[in-house]
Amino acid sequence: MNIAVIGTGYVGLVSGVCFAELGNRVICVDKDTRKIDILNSGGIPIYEPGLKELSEANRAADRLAFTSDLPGAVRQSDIIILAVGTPPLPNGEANLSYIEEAALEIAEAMNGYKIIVVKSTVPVGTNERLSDLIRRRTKHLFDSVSLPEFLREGSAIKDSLQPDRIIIGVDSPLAADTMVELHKPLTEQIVVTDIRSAEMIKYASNAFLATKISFINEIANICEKVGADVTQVAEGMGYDKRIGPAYLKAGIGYGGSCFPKDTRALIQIAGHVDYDFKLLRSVVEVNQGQRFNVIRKLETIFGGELQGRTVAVWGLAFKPNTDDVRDSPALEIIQFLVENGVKVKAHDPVAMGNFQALFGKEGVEWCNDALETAQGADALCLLTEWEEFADVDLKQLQSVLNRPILIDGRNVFEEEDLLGTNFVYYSVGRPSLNQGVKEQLPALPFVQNL
Ligand SMILES: NC(=O)c1ccc[n+]([C@@H]2O[C@H](COP(=O)([O-])OP(=O)(O)OC[C@H]3O[C@@H](n4cnc5c(N)ncnc54)[C@H](O)[C@@H]3O)[C@@H](O)[C@H]2O)c1
Ligand SMILES: O=c1ccn([C@@H]2O[C@H](COP(=O)(O)OP(=O)(O)O[C@H]3O[C@H](CO)[C@@H](O)[C@H](O)[C@H]3O)[C@@H](O)[C@H]2O)c(=O)[nH]1
Repeated sequence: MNIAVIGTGYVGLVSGVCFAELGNRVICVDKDTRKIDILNSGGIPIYEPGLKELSEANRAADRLAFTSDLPGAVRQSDIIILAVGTPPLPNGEANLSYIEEAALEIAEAMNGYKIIVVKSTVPVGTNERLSDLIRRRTKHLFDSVSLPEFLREGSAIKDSLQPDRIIIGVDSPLAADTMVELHKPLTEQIVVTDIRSAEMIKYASNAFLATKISFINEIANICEKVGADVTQVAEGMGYDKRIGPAYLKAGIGYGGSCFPKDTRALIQIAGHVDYDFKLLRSVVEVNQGQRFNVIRKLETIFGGELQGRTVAVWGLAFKPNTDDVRDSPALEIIQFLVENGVKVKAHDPVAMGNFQALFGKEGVEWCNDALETAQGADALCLLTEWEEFADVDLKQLQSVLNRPILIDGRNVFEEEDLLGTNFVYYSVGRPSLNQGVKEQLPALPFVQNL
C-alpha cells in the first residue's frame, strides 16, 4: 500500500519504518527539516534500539523515504497516517493545534479518495472534529480511522511488529477492510470498533497501567512501614492470571511523554461531561508524591539538611533504552535539589543532551560515566535502571563516594550486591535490604480506628 506518515517522531518514525518493513511504500513527513535532513543522510534523530538498521534496510529497498513536502506525500499516498504530537496544555488537556494544522494541510493537498488515520492519542470525539475540518476544505471523499498506538519507547520495534492487539476505530466498511489487510501480517488480534471507543481504549489502557503502577507504589510505601518486601508481594500477586505480573514494579513513579499526559487528559475528558474521575486523580497524586520519596530519604539521612551536600544522580531518561526525558522524574528531583542548595552531578548514557535542552546546562555538573558521577559525592541516587548502572561493582562505587549512601529508586540492587559493603542503602518497599539505617519497625497496633 502507499502510505504517508505525518510526524516523524517517536511514533511516526517507528510506525513508518515498520509499515515499510511489511512491504508497503512509505513516505515519512515532518515539518522539522532538521529531522528530515538527519534521516536523509542516514541518521536517526532519536535513540531507539534497532531502528537505524531497520530504517537503512527499507531505504535501501526503496520502500521508505523522508520529506518535509506534506502535499507531495499526500498526493502520492492512499493512506495518510497522522502521528504528530498532542502535548499537554497547562490545564492537562491535550493540545490539538498540531493535529488540526496537519489535518488542514492534508485537506488542501488531497487529489482523490484517501483513508485518513489518526495514530496520535486524541480525546474522544477528536476524529469526528478533524473530519469536519477536512470536509470543509476539500471536495474529495475520504474515510476516517482511529488507530491508537500502544508501542513503548525502548522496545518500540518489537511492540510494533509483534503487537498484543491492533485497535481499528472506523465507520466505513471499505476503510475497515483496508486497515485489517494492512495489519494482518502483524497479529490475529485485530479489534474493529466504532471511532469513539477506539479513542477511549487508548486512554483507558494508559490510565489502567498507570493505576497499576501507583497501586504497587502505595503497597511499597506500606511495605516499608510494616516490614514486607514489595518485590515478593508483586511476584506473588502477579501469578494470579487475573492480575498478571506486568506494571507492578515499584519505583519513583511513572514518567514519560504518555502516562503523565494521558492520565491528566482523561481526567479532563471526564470533567467535560461532568464526571469526576476520583480514582485517576488519586493515581496522579500518588505518582507525584512517589518522585519525592527520593528527596525524603535523602533528608532523613542528612538530618533534614541538604544545603551544601553533593548528590550524584544516575539516570535522566524516564526509563532505560530511550533518550526521551519528557516528564522524567529526574527533572523534578534535580530541580528540587538544585533549588535547595545541593551540588548535583549527573550522568545518563544517552539522554544527557535532551535533558540539558529542557533543564538548561547550568546548575549541574555533567559527567561522562557512572563512577565519575559518583566521585566525591555525599550520596548517590539511581533514578533510571540503565544496565550500565546495574553492572557497577558496589565495592568500587563505595571507594569513590565521599560517603557511601545509595538511594536506589528502581530496586536495581539485591542483597548479594551489597555484601561486603557498608552502604547506607535505601530502595523502594524493601525494608529488609535497608542497610545502615535499620529502623525499628513499630509494633503493629491490634485494632485501628481509621
Ligand atoms: N512516544 C510514545 O511512546 C507514544 C506511544 C503511543 C502514542 N503516542 C502518541 O503519538 C503522538 C506522537 O507522539 P511522539 O512521541 O511521536 O511525538 P514527537 O514529538 O516525538 O513527534 C511528533 C512530530 O510531529 C511533527 N509535526 C508536528 N506538526 C506537524 C505537521 N503539521 N506536519 C508535519 N510534522 C509535524 C513534529 O515536528 C514532531 O517531529 C502523540 O499523540 C502521543 O501521545 C506516543
Ligand atoms: O512496572 C512498572 C512499569 C513502568 N514503570 C514506569 O512507567 C513509565 C512508562 O513506562 P513504559 O510503559 O514502559 O513506557 P512508555 O514508552 O511511556 O509506554 C507507555 O505509554 C505509551 C504512550 O501512550 C503507550 O503506547 C505504551 O503502551 C505505554 O506502556 C516509566 O517511567 C517506567 O519507569 C514503572 O514505574 N513500573
